Amino acid sequence: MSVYTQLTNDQFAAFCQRFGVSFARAIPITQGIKNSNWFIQTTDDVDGAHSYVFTLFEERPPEDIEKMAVILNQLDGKLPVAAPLALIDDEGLDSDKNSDDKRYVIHYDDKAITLVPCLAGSHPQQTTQAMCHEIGASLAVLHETLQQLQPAEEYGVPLYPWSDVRDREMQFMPGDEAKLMSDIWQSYTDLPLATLPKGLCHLDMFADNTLWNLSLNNSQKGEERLTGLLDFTEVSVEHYVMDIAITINDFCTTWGDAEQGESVNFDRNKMAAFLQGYESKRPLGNDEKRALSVMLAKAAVIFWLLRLNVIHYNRTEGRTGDNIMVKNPDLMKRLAAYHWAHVEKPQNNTVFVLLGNKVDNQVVGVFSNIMQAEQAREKLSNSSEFAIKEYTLDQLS
Ligand SMILES: Nc1ncnc2c1ncn2[C@@H]1O[C@H](COP(=O)(O)OP(=O)(O)OP(=O)(O)O)[C@@H](O)[C@H]1O
Ligand SMILES: N[C@@H](CCO)C(=O)O
Repeated sequence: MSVYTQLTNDQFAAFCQRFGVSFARAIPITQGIKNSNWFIQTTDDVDGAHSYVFTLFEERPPEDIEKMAVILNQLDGKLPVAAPLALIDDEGLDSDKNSDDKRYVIHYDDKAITLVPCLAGSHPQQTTQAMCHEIGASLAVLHETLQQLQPAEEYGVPLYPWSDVRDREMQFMPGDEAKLMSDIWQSYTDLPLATLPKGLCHLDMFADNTLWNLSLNNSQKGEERLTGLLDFTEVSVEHYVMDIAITINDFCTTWGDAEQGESVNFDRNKMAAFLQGYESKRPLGNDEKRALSVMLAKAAVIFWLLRLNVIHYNRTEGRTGDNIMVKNPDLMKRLAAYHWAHVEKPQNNTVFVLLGNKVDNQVVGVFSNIMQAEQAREKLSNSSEFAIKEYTLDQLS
């Protein structure tokens, strides 16, 4: 379980009071690795029920959590999210602020505290194709809905400097692992990143950040329904296809534990179901579809680094003990290797030539990979009149 900061019952009662909630009991939450979380029973709750979740954000500064509260309120009603309660007192409310400007965050020792409704449902141990379809559609709704918040950069938190973590961690890796990481990174950098659509993204939509009505009855009938999307602390402006890759990586993979040899089984049928769900709400562009295989590998690399980074910080900050949960970086490394094996690699001795069919096969351009050639063709107004042919260098000489 991850509870890094201890609070007394008196403190819980005083904080809850500021949200208009009458505190009875706090129960530490066992999942989660970033923040301290408790279920809150109120004096009105009966039979062990708990109405709220109390979170003390250990890493993100309070300004970031204020932005997250706006994002959650924007999504409320469109997706099953837990929007933070507004403070009922006006302590700290700037006198020049409009009275409609609600505040959702308590500042405690430079950390943020929120109180949100407790959503029903449970975390899936395994996913089905139907669930992948539903989470795909929900992610597309999230991308579309958050386009209303502009300029997007003002609502997202800064992206974590993963290249710094890469440089630190690569020094300690075996050569083959470091090569895998740098090859994937290079291939990502070679993508036409400037043209891929961007916007506010969740960036951590793992199955353990979602809740579902998974009663035996529902599961048997294939009627699992999404009841909660959680953990919006990473929302940032990113390429939508990166968010898609992050979500696919967890929802479409069966992760084996130590007894199962830490196997990593990626299911391409689940991925097809996910993409079908996503495209039912937001069709993907051709450039996004082409970028997906590299993005899947890059997304796995980011979570490989994220998990190494958690271990690094736990060590440097002396966080030890049974109440600290760490996820296995090696599983993400294996997934990165799997995806990398499926990425079409540019052949060093091959070029892709864009030819105008109607004008004596006139050469319009020569490209080192097919993605670049297809992109160039799409930019031509009469693109259907042009063909791409693959040649080895000796054929051209
Ligand atoms: N509104 C809610 N309703 C029900 N359960 C919740 C709610 N919010 C959080 N939880 C529970 O608390 C757990 C931890 O919450 P959360 O994922 O936000 O924490 P975290 O420390 O940021 O996690 P992680 O680092 O793993 O992403 C969730 O997995 C879920 O079980
Ligand atoms: N979803 C992350 C946890 C931190 O947000 C992981 O599986 O490593």
